[in-house]
Amino acid sequence: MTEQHSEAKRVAILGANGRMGAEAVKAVEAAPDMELVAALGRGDSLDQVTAAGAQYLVDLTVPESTEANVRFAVENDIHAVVGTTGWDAGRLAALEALLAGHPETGVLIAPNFAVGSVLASAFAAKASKYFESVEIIELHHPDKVDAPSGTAVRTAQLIAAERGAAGVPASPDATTSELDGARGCDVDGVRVHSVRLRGLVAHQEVLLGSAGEQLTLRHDSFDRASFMPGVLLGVRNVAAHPGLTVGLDGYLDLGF
Ligand SMILES: NC(=O)C1=CN([C@@H]2O[C@H](COP(=O)(O)OP(=O)(O)OC[C@H]3O[C@@H](n4cnc5c(N)ncnc54)[C@H](OP(=O)(O)O)[C@@H]3O)[C@@H](O)[C@H]2O)C=CC1
Ligand SMILES: O=C(O)C1=N[C@H](C(=O)O)C[C@H](O)C1
Repeated sequence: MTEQHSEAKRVAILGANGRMGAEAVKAVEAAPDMELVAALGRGDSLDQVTAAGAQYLVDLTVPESTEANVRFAVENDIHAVVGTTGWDAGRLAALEALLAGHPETGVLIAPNFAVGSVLASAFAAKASKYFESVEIIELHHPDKVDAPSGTAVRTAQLIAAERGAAGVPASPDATTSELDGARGCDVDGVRVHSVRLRGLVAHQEVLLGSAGEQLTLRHDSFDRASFMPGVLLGVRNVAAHPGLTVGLDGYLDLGF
C-alpha cells in the first residue's frame, strides 16, 4: 500500500487474492487519486474495512458472499463498486430497500467493467429490434463458477426490454425435440449459450439474424487489465450517483 495524498479516495478491496481482485489491487495502488487501505480475502473480518476508514469498497468475490459484503458497506455508509455476479432481481430489490435508508450512499453493480463490453451490449440491444432472431454466446475460462455469465444475463435483459418496448415477437424456433441444454438457457426469452474453454478469458457474441443477413457483435477481453479502467471509473463516480446503479453504462455518455 503506497503513501498517497491525504484527499485520496480510501479504497478497500474484497476478494483481493482472486484473479480480478489481484488486478484491482495493482490498479488502485497505481491510481494517483486513490489509496488502498484494506485488501481482504476469504475469512478476513469486514471490520477491517471500517477500521481502515475506507470510503469505497470494491467487491470482487463470489456470488455467495457479495450480498452480505455490500449490505455491510451500505450499513456503514461506504460506497460500493461491485463486479461480482449473482445479483438477481430479488437481491437488487433488497439492496434498493436498504439504500433508501442511506440516501447519500452509492452502489454500482457492474456486470462488466470493460468499456467495450458495455458498448457491445448496448449496441446489441439497440440493434435487436431490427432483427427477427437474436441469440447470445458467452465464452469464458473454465475456472468460472457461474453460468451463464452476468454479462450475458444483463445483455439478454437489455435486448428483451428493447424488443418488448418495440413489440418485436420472440425469436422464431421450431425445436420440438432436443437433448437437454442443446438450445442453451432462456433469459427473458433470449437464448444464451455458455462455452468454457482453457485459454479463454471473457468473450461474448450476440448473433442477430433476419432473412438473408446476420449481424454479429463480438467483444473480447484478452486480459483482466481490460476491466481496470472501469473499476477505477466506478470508484471515481459512485459517490456522485447515490442509490443503486446497475451497469457501468449508467456512468457513461453513450449518446442514446
Ligand atoms: N464485472 C466485471 O467486469 C468482472 C466480474 N467478474 C466477476 O467477479 C467475481 C470474481 O471473479 P474472479 O476474480 O475471476 O474469481 P476468483 O475466484 O479468482 O476470486 C474470488 C476471490 O474472492 C475470495 N472470496 C470469497 N469470499 C470472500 C469474502 N467473503 N471476502 C473476501 N474474499 C472472498 C476468494 O477466496 P478463495 O479463493 O479462498 O475462495 C477468491 O480469492 C466473479 O463473480 C466474476 O464473475 C470477473 C471478471 C470481470
Ligand atoms: O468470471 C469472469 O471471468 C467474468 N465474469 C463476469 C461475468 O460473469 O459476466 C464479467 C466477465 O465476463 C468476466
